[in-house]
Amino acid sequence: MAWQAWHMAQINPSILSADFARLAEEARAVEGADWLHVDVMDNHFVPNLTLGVPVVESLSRATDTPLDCHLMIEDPDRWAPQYVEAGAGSVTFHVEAAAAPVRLAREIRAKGARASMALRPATPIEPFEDLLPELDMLLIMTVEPGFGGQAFLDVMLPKIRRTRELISKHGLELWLQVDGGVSASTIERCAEAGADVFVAGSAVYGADDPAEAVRVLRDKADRATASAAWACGH
Ligand SMILES: O=C(CO)[C@H](O)[C@H](O)COP(=O)(O)O
Repeated sequence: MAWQAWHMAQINPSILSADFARLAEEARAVEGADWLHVDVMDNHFVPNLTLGVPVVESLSRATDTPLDCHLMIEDPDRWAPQYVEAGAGSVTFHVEAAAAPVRLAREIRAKGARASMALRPATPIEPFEDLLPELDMLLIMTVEPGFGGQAFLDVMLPKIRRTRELISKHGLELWLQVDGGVSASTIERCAEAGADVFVAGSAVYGADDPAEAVRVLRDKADRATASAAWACGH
């Protein structure tokens, strides 16, 4: 498990749990986080509606934290490139919604952003093993996408483990992100299973001190990763 030696946990606060009337201020409240996670929902792919390209453009000017845009939308093949142009440093599309995931990942990369693909809880990783080299990150949803504040789905832990094994088997430097119900009481299990990028909405923005919540989560994930590596003898 060589990956564990050179990875440090990344914590990406999700602005879905922030106050949308004060987005710039809320973005700055978590400076020190690795990325700002921006949930784009279209009320079709998921039953909720959030924000779009103009808000991402404004956010990218309002914070130095790079933007990690998670597109929970239909037709990402059409829209994802526009989020790169709007300033996103990483763009995640759902494999269930993409018509041509390889072409789309290549287009995102060619435009200069990290390309990432997301799986809903019921979508297995195995059919997409051959796509992994086309990606910079894979996102495993640990709740049904659409809303913040849901309970973490423990049943996703084996999928996280299997995905980490596939990444190791192919020798890829692919980040493995988890999103949904990630908190101080669940992050260690995710890290032990092999996740290295953690989206946290309510656990960060629901805290009295969001920046401190980021530090606590990162510390817990790093310790869990280190002890999992130790247990494996690496
Ligand atoms: O993608 C999402 C929901 O679809 C959110 O990023 C996620 O739910 C974060 O919220 P919380 O950490 O409160 O679960």
